[in-house]
Amino acid sequence: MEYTFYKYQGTGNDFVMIDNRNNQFPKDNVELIAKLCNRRFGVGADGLILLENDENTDFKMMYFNADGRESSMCGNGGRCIVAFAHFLGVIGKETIFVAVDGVHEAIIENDVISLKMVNVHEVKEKGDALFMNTGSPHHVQLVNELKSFNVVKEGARLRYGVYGEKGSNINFVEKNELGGFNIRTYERGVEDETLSCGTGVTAVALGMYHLGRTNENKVRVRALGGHLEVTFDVNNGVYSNIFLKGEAKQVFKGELSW
Ligand SMILES: N[C@@H](CCC[C@H](N)C(=O)O)C(=O)O
Repeated sequence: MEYTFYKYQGTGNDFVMIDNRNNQFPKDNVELIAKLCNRRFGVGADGLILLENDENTDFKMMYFNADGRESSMCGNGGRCIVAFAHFLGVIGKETIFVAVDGVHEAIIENDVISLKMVNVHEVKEKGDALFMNTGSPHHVQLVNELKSFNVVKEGARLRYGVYGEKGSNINFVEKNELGGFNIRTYERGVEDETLSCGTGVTAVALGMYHLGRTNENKVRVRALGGHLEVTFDVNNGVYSNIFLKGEAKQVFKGELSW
């Protein structure tokens, strides 16, 4: 079978993107999706995203991790699918779409996509770290010398050791010289460090505010793959109007065959 696919990246978090409005893609085939995401035997990506029809919003986003399994929300993938929907002519410069964690709004300005994230009702303190759900589960931990920190080793240890089989994404963070924060993330489902994680960047921005490491409700976060900006309102510990903003780009198009 042949299928046209596109590849998108948002601050280096990369995705195979497929228009599945005809519902032909075999989305239950975990091995196939994992193979497409494999960087040696497939296209290579951190995840695969399907754009599907939805009755109540502009489109539906389905997200699969590189292990081939459907997962929780992907913030960078959400920004990329908005660019893809615009490219396909499904939407104009503004949209409302549905993903696994609910309805999202987004605005496009050239290659920059602002994506509204779900509200965050609770930031839990877990020893010297934080845990919250920004659409996906995130552990946030301040470290020294982030550049040389062993993200894969420590991320895997916490992901399985503290959070069990279901797991969590694990973010390590330090303040940077620009007044923002640097982040490195170990992603569950990829089981490796990725160049950026949008729900992780969101968790770091809210977490640093929660800890009083910033008093601003506009936080710049530098991932290995580029900068993102998070803005939000906060009321009685509940974070709302959370927007994740940054570039999302189509990088190539091809034909899949299997
Ligand atoms: N890269 C993503 C997060 C994708 C989901 C995550 N791997 C999980 O399974 O929780 C992002 O940009 O948010």
